Amino acid sequence: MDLFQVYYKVYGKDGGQGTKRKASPTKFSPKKAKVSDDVETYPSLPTVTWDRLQLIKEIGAGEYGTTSLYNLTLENGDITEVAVKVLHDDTPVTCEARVLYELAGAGGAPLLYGVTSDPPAIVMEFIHGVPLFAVDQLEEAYEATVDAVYEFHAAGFCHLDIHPGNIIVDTSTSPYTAHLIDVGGSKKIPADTTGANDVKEIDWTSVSIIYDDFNSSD
Ligand SMILES: Nc1ncnc2c1ncn2[C@@H]1O[C@H](COP(=O)(O)OP(=O)(O)OP(=O)(O)O)[C@@H](O)[C@H]1O
Repeated sequence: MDLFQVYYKVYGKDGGQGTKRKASPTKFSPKKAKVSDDVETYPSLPTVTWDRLQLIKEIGAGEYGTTSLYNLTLENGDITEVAVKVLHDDTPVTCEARVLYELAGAGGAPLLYGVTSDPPAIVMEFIHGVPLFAVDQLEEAYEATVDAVYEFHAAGFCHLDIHPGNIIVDTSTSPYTAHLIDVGGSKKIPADTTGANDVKEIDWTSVSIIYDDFNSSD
């Protein structure tokens, strides 16, 4: 029995209750980071203005957007590192931002500080760690990933784009902590049991493929 099957057996197909883990230790809650409310553009989402953001460096560009490391000046004058994702082609940032807002750190997802306008971008917690494929202790990283997926589901969302590049592992904690990032394709889990199981199954299939890939590359 491999690790994935062990978790499947222990927690069951529908997932355990999944205790919501605290997101990365940070003294700033998203509420505290709120800078202003632009209720017309982004109802109920916190907003951040560009004058409070200072570019440090670009981190990487993906299919849907470019993510960079910035310093964000908070209302109290403190400065914190954030990841800022500008989506390509004027894709609205509100869907991904809303998922982050509702997850509130579940599954290790980055906390949302807010959204900007002109240009629109998502300002979120910068996750310190390494991509899953760069971790030494793979078994421990898998366990952390499985825990993160259970938490994500318990918060009412399925990720739907789980692959090694979307899992950042914080190896400074014991055991490791996995963070699921890139929630642009995530969806709310349907209320009916069959629909819920179907979408969760998509995530678990991705997790098992990752597990098999790494085992076969040994
Ligand atoms: N909150 C974050 N904290 C730290 N690094 C992040 C964060 N969000 C994204 N990154 C990193 O930024 C880089 C780009 O990520 P991004 O999500 O923009 O695109 P991608 O995952 O490469 O591709 P795609 O958007 O096509 O799925 C990746 O290396 C990713 O690990």
